[in-house]
Amino acid sequence: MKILSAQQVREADAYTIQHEPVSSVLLMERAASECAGWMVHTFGETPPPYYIFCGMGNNGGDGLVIARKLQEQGFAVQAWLVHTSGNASADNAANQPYYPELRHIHELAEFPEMEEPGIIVDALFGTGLNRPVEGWAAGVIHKINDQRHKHTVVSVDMPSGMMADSSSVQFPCVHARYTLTFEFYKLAFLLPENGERTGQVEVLKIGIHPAFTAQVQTEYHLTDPAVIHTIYRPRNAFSHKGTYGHALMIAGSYGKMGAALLATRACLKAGAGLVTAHIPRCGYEILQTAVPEAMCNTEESAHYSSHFDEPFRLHQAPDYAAIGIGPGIGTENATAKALERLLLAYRKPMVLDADALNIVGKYPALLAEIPEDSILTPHPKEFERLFGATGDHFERLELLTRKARELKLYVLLKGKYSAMACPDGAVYFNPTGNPGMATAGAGDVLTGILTGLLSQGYTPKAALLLGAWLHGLAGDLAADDLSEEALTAEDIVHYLGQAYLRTRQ
Ligand SMILES: NC(=O)C1=CN([C@@H]2O[C@H](COP(=O)(O)OP(=O)(O)OC[C@H]3O[C@@H](n4cnc5c(N)ncnc54)[C@H](O)[C@@H]3O)[C@@H](O)[C@H]2O)[C@@H](O)CC1
Ligand SMILES: [K+]
Repeated sequence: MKILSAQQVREADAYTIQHEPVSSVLLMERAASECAGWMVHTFGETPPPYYIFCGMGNNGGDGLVIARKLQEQGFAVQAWLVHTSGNASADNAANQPYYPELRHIHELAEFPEMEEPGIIVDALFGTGLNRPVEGWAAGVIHKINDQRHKHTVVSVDMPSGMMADSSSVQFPCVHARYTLTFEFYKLAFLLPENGERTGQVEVLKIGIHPAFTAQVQTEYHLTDPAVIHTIYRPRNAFSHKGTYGHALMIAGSYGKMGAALLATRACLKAGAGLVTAHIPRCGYEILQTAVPEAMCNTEESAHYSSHFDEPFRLHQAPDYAAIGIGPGIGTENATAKALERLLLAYRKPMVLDADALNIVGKYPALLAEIPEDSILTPHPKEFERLFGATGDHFERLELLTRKARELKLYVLLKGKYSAMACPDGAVYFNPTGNPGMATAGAGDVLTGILTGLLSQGYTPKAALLLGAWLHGLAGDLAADDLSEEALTAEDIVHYLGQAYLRTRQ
């Protein structure tokens, strides 16, 4: 799914109005009908009262139509026009006469008491907001927020006060329980700084012209089943284990062998034909016992350090279809040197995570040595160590996009919607996953999955998008059965099979 800017959303509306054709007031009617329908479906036939706050623009116009639609169906509705600016937009003004009970708020003192717990519909500002809300209009937002534990707050299109394409984390903004947005996600909804403000986001279709959606160019995308379907490749009936590559997983150190187990298991479960785990000698029995399907390379040191010292092994490096490195390897100097030797020896895309990234953060010159099209999977702290701190999450996204482009790497920044920046400047957000996955080892599992997919011949971009999707989906399926709290990284590996079955459907 494409993610459009506020300007592109306006163009989408205008294109639909011109080419369907449909009047703008009718498009508003459609948008508001979808909202009212969603509310009736969600809150039922005997809901508490609706308290609807309308601004002066078209977002307020949506609110007016929602009020009329709900009242026509016999629900208890009170609606207010909040006079934050002089003139109402044309479609807002056109709808006012059709809701005669409309009340008016000209100053904060007129904000109503709402005794009975109900549903607050926030239709103050949408995509037309072009500066922070100030003065008494900001007071209205604060009043709504003060009451959000008593009432259910539903924002229309956007939580009022939020900017669609830039940071508004410092600005007054409605904290919604639900946000009913039209046709496309807004970029702002996908960044953690707004997570508390949007609540659950529902995308309602309002009939934007498909020709516009097909041709509009955007750098931001949300991965969805349709995208994943084009990536996933069923296995060939005549294949053998050599078809799916030999993956090398460099992971673990004394006290951190669990990371090696998780990554190696996930790599196998993701479908690699053969997997060799490269681990310190102290983990040999553990790994061979816990993951009998994997082969084992060991070295005497308690950390990864000597692997490519011997010319024989150095020559072997390019034979691996994919290499994943990082989980639990530590950041010893010897390990950093070994990583450097690996980067010089192996010139195909690989997966770097965890301590491999921390080492690169410590020795930034290594960044230039990472093979083109490799995949880096930092969590926010690792990202900061690699590329520096930023003021807000929009700046961080901009930095992520720039670095992926400059370094010709794929960079997955972990989070609720992990952001995956590609060397061509595109950014994909992954929607699967849940807070239960914020647990030790979940990242090691992702490294294993990505390496396993690369090993099978998926392109780095395909491996990244499909890997993030499967990882999150496996976590979701596990949480459905086990709860988010009890979810552990091993469960994610365990549910990978179910995630594949869902993806294949
Ligand atoms: N035909 C269309 O274009 C459609 C628009 N729709 C709705 O229209 C919304 C966009 O409407 P508008 O472009 O009229 O804008 P909004 O309704 O988002 O509000 C902007 C209004 O507030 C003013 N304003 C902006 N920043 C302000 C601030 N900080 N303090 C006080 N006033 C401020 C603007 O001058 C404008 O009058 C969408 O979010 C959506 O809800 C939907 O009805 C779908 C169809
Ligand atoms: K709103």
